[in-house]
Amino acid sequence: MKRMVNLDFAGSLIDLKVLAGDVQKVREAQKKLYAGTEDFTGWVKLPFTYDKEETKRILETAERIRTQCEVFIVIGIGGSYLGARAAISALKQREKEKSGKPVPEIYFAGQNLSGTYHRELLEKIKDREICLCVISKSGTTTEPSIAFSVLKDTLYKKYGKEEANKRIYAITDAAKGTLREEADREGYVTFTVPDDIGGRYSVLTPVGLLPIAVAGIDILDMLEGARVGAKVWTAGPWEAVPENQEDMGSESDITQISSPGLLALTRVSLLNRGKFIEVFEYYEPQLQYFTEWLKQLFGESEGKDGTGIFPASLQFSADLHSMGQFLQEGKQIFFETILNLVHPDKDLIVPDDAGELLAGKSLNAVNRAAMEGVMAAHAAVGVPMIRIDIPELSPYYFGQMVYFFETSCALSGYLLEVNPFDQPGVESYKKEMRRVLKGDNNEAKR
Ligand SMILES: O=P(O)(O)OC[C@H]1O[C@](O)(CO)[C@@H](O)[C@@H]1O
Repeated sequence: MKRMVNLDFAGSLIDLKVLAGDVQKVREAQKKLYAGTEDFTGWVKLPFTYDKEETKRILETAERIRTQCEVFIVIGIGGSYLGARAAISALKQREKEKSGKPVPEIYFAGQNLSGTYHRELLEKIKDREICLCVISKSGTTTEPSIAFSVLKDTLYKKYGKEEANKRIYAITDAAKGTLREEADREGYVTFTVPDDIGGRYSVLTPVGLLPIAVAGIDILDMLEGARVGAKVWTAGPWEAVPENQEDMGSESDITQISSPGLLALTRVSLLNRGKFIEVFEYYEPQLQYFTEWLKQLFGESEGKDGTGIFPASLQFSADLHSMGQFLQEGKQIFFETILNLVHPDKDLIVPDDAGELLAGKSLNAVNRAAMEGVMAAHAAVGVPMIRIDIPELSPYYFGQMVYFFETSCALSGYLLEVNPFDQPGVESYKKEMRRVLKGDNNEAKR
């Protein structure tokens, strides 16, 4: 078996033996999650149960889109955007170089309300062959709805309505919402967001898989990485009672908790010790959007009922030259979760004129020295650190990481006694925005 994404708690300052008293709580959380019967836990079994026919249709559609356009615009926000963006920015270039296949340029829209952003996008794409992929589970979210109407209008003007409709792909609810109604009426090619999977847990459904496949990234390998993760960590595919529930040995035996469960337990105990902020740190810029995805996953899942860990992200070594100061000497209300890519894809040798200390070294070795140096400096002032080793940045490990963090996040939600699958707080700003917009309309009428 290939190596797994691995956790190193050596710098967490939490003695795992001390957590032994909480083993039972994690067991209960695991039991609840792995049963797969709670609302919105469809993603737990997905790596085993996904619809093979639908995946085939995703691959065929992606192939067709690649021949149809030079520019593929993915419209969505939050969970209908970040997973695809994370995978595409981490893997597109690598997979393109491996396969040698041409893939369209991929742009994202509807993830903000900026007139400048969207006007500049229209300018960039105006003379290109375009396809759109609009993704919205509800079909009513303001940001993607506006971007879709703007871009659809561009397509109508460029191709006429009939041809434009053949270039629009929609991923939405099976039955409800205005996007579903429109897609059925206009005959767009559609895929469905499963009912039992919420936005931030939906990367491995058509929501993420179609755009990721268009980018030429191997989605079958991605699903396989998730499947192996699910098998090892949650004892799927649930043919028998998961081993974590039945063969757990002593009730305080910490070694019987899966790695996602251990991470959940460690994070929650850090929170209980006043570490309110988790800083996700990475040394490979390709991981930037993966940490954006993590921020939504943890922020929306845990941040409710007056609790939760505030997720932040920093890119090193760039941010060492700004936020590095705070981490070293600022108020100690945070812990660090380091995403350590063990084997980066490429490297180069530092030329001779870089000076004795650096000349002839591989750049990756210098990057590793930066990580080790930062960890030593932060350990010296008592910052808790958790290191997550990712063997390589491939579709397989991307799938495994997605599954790993989704599982860990759901478990920590249960440990914090919140519902990790809802996000009622997000509605408040929408209500206020509608109120402001109504005021604007009245103003305009006057
Ligand atoms: O897919 P939809 O319905 O457009 O929702 C997009 C995003 O909006 C939210 O509902 C709230 O921001 C997120 O949870 C979700 O990922």
